Amino acid sequence: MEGDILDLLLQLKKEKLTPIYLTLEDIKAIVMHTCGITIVHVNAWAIARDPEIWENPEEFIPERFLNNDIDFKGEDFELISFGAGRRGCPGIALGVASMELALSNLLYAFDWELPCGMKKEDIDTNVKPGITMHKKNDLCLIPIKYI
Ligand code: HEM
Repeated sequence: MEGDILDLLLQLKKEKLTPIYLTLEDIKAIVMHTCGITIVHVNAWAIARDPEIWENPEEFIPERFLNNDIDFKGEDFELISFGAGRRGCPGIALGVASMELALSNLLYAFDWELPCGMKKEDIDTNVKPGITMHKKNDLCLIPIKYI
């Protein structure tokens, strides 16, 4: 693995390409030595899609986290949504609380239905490329007032 990354970096250097744009699944981290500084780019995207860790990694299966010891708080390196270690996200509690508050309110106040003719298998969970995750195509649902 290390050898592969070094080869790749040499190739990139030769072609004057910037490694940060890589999204190759088999590259979990890129180590760059420049001007006496070592920069490590951890490819969290690839780690979260590693078939050696996750079953059907490309599938949207939120139930995979039920009865699973892997946690997102930075102790388990298989899932590093908030990073890990000293430079891990200091806003984790606020981030999680904000998400849970918004989601639980939406679930509490409405029943959600798919537009006519659409099945749950048709939901597109693809994301746009980038540092932060945005859905490629909007999720359109029908809220039915519950309260
Ligand atoms: C769901 C919401 C959020 C996610 C998924 C998230 C994710 C991340 C990730 C992956 C990192 C990089 C960690 C690393 O390099 O190891 C990070 C860093 C950081 N986050 Fe968040 N974050 C979220 C919310 C927040 C909030 C609400 C705040 C502040 C109120 C915040 C403040 C920061 C700061 C200041 C850093 C830089 C830490 C450093 O470099 O020492 N984040 N976050």
